[in-house]
Amino acid sequence: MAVTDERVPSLISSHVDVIYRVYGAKKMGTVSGAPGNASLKRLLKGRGSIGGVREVHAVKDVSFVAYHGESIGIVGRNGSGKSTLLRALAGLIPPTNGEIYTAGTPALLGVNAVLMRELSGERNVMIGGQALGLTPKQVREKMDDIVSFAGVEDYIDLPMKAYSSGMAARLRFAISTAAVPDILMIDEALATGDAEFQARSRERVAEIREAAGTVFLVSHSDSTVRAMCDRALWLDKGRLVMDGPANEVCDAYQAARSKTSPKKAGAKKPAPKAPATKTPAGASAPAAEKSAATKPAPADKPASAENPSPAENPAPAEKPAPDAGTTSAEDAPR
Ligand SMILES: Nc1ncnc2c1ncn2[C@@H]1O[C@H](COP(=O)(O)OP(=O)(O)OP(=O)(O)O)[C@@H](O)[C@H]1O
Repeated sequence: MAVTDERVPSLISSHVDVIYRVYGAKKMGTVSGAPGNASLKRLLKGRGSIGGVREVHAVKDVSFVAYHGESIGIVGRNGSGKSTLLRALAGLIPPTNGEIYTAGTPALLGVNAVLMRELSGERNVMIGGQALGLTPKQVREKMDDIVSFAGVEDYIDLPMKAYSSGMAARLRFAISTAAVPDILMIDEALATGDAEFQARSRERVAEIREAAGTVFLVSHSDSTVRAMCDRALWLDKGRLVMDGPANEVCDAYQAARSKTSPKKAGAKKPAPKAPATKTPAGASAPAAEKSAATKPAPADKPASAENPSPAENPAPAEKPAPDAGTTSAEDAPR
């Protein structure tokens, strides 16, 4: 088949699974009861383990291709695997199965991103900027922009522990976007900040996209995803159930939510279109596949990028849990 898709892939996720192993997940006895004490004694004597191993299958067989210039929202219920997927895409968690290829360096901006509380805002800008690959000189040149974007001019010499959570979030956003990363990953960070800051954040995200970067945005806010993303991925129990234009995916997700929980979803929309028939998961992969085939993935891992599509590389059957059982993302403990 002729290759017609001229878009350039920036990230390929091919059959990605992430399984967390939680140690000591089995209850070994009560606090005061004999079984618990016996277990602890055995553990001290080096003759026992602290319990079973429970597996949480947080992301299941997720395949898609992202392109330069796209802004992709990731939506789904609590515990559906959004943050885990984002962290895997950012290279912070190795996938248990599958492959992730990126053309560029991802920068993850999360609400939990660590800035050093004891250090001043300025020191954190220096450290964060260099962590993103800027030289100290480049960070110093950008310092004024970063500080004024975050609106923390009066606090920049104070330790970060003196910042409100909103101020810290704004500074984190300003640092993370100062380097105009190839791939920017944002986890809920835009939920903080006032309307004016959110508007500026949107402009900054638009700039990154215009510079042909790719933006991923995990958000519980439907309106944020609709406003900032042209495409969305909907995860449910770790699986990609829909991949398509942001408005369509958000409509289907909201409709599904209002079906299961009308009050929470607060949606007054008509009955949903079935997502699977509308835009099935991985629907973008064939097109992406063509592109990926013509535009080689990063040099270090060329082979597998040739076959990122579920269609050509069917997902392996769900693996049974080897020991204490695999928990799906939905029924896992939070
Ligand atoms: N470090 C971890 N160890 C074990 N299980 C984890 C860990 N982090 C997440 N999980 C589990 O993985 C599943 C997916 O969690 P994740 O945080 O990725 O979902 P999410 O969609 O981002 O949720 P939320 O919307 O509530 O932030 C959940 O069942 C969660 O309990």
